[in-house]
Amino acid sequence: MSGTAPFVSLDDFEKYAHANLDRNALDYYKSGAQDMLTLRDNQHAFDRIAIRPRVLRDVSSLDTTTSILGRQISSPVCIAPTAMQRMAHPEGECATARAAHRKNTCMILSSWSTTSIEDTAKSTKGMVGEQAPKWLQLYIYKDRAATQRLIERAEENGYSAIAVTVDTPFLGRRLADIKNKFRLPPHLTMANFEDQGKAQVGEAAMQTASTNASGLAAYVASQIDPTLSWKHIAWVKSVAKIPVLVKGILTAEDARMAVQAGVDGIIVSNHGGRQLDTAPATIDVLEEVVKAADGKVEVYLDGGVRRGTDVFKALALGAKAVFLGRPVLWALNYSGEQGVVEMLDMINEEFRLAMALAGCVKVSDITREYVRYPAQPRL
Ligand SMILES: Cc1cc2nc3c(=O)[nH]c(=O)nc-3n(C[C@H](O)[C@H](O)[C@H](O)COP(=O)(O)O)c2cc1C
Ligand SMILES: CCCCC(=O)C(=O)O
Repeated sequence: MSGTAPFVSLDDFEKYAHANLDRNALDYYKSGAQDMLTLRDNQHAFDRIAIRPRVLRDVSSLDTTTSILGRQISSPVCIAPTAMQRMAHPEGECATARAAHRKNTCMILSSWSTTSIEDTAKSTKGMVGEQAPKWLQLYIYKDRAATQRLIERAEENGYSAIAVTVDTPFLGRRLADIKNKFRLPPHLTMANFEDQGKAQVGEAAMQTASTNASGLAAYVASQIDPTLSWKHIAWVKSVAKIPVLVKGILTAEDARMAVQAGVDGIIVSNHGGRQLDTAPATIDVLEEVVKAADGKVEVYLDGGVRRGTDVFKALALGAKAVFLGRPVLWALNYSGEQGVVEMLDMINEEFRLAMALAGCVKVSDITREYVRYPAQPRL
């Protein structure tokens, strides 16, 4: 750690980035939709759950390894897709990918990344050890051929799953981005779409935003297909040779439909509180989704995970793994690849300690009896 006092929690990475990023990027990264109630509740909901520790269990030897979609990873803490990482650090998505590789954990690349699918894949070639799993997050674009091409490019470049984001037929209303008229800085591009020309998808498209919208909201409205429905999931399944997950499920009803649609996994997510404000905190709906999935597919969670005890609680309520969004951006901004490694080390160390103090020596020991969960979740 550099600086005066050492970083002691993920909050310290956030504080660093808050002091260091410019307003356009900081507001985009940190904001939730509207009054940001869901954003806040994602974290607070973890605080309402107590861990029921068991003692006298010989916790001298701990094992945090687990698997997702059959691939072994070193811990159940993975990296969620966040767009435009080069605003946080010049090496952006490449730094994140290398950090994920070093920690042998899964990284999901946003399809709206500032580094292409190919360059992100290349950035971990030649690194020691087996390739850590990379998944591609997919939006379904109006341009179906371009969407299909993204899937093919992911497959050609060794990505092992596609996570289709299903909670964004339109962009949530993020007030600060509207005020700032958010736009991608001119030296960056939406790297997966460069062949389509900047005018359509890059900074120029954002500049055309009306005064009532952030550049991003206008951009999303121009690119994303709002007719999105379950038949599009069937279409993705029909063209993809690798597993397909849905990201953005919050109810038992939709979890059952996802299983019926034949998906390979479900990510319980409210998009980090950035889409529908007053949607429930993800940890509050995890259990109903897990029950509805009925062991047929793996269920993961993102949203508000900031501490090792949060990871423990999500696993106790049935998540196979959790994904971090904003903490990765803060850590990137702090010091690129090394920052992300340090941030992951910190939460993994906290998770190990939570396991030890709760009396669990391996991930599969963490079961429902280890948490006391309040009957009535509230916003
Ligand atoms: C700045 C930012 C950009 C994001 N970009 C994407 C994206 O491109 N695709 C996507 O599916 N989700 C995106 N998300 C949502 C994350 O994948 C994830 O659901 C969320 O950040 C998890 O919450 P957390 O930030 O509290 O960890 C983004 C989130 C943030 C904060
Ligand atoms: C055009 C990027 C949208 C990315 C996104 O998902 C978000 O900002 O939450």
